[in-house]
Amino acid sequence: MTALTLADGRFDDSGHLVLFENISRDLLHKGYSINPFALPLGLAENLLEHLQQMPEVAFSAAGVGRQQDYSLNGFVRSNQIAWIEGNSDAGAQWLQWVKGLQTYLNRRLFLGLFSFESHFAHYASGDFYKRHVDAFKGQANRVISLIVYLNRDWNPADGGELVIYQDSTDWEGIRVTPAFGTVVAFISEDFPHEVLPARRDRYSIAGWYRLNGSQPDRIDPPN
Ligand SMILES: O=C(O)CCC(=O)C(=O)O
Ligand SMILES: [Fe+2]
Repeated sequence: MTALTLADGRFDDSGHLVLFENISRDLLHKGYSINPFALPLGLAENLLEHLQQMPEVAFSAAGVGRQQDYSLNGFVRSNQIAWIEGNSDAGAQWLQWVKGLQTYLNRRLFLGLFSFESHFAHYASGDFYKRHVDAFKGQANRVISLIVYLNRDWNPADGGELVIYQDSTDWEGIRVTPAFGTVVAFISEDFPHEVLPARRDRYSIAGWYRLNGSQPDRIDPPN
């Protein structure tokens, strides 16, 4: 068998996906994982092609907060999103890949990840998402955040970096270029992060693995 490179996402000699193992190990040791050019190329290309064909009306202004306190707050974030339901070929292929990673993380890290939700995101020039956390301690059923980028030829001058902060006292952070095929994962409640203003159209998918938060009187996730 030929050895796997991170870029093409095939199996290595031990039968494990190197990327999935890399993400697992990083999550375990650091809590976050940054993998340039790591998304299988065919998948990344299909997602970008699909995105380019989506009509503008498929996107709506992104909200902030959960359920009751959901609000449209242009001061915190200004991008547009479209939830991925898996009814397109590219969307279905994405959800299948995501499921593979979910299974791997559950086996390797005993995380008990139960479901996944994700959306395409479009940041037009000038759009941003200020420093935030994706889940709040205690009430967190978003466990792992997963982001992939679909921007070819991204230049430093294009801005739009993701900045991941180690904790609430870190104001320096680690900058991630939103370049085509880069895969980022982090523990949702542990890492404040932000998207710096983009200076050209910036496309990504943001998603979250969740625990099963269902109770007898409340099915989770809510629709
Ligand atoms: O697109 C990114 O780099 C991050 C997006 C994000 O933080 C979010 O959607 O919660
Ligand atoms: Fe976020």
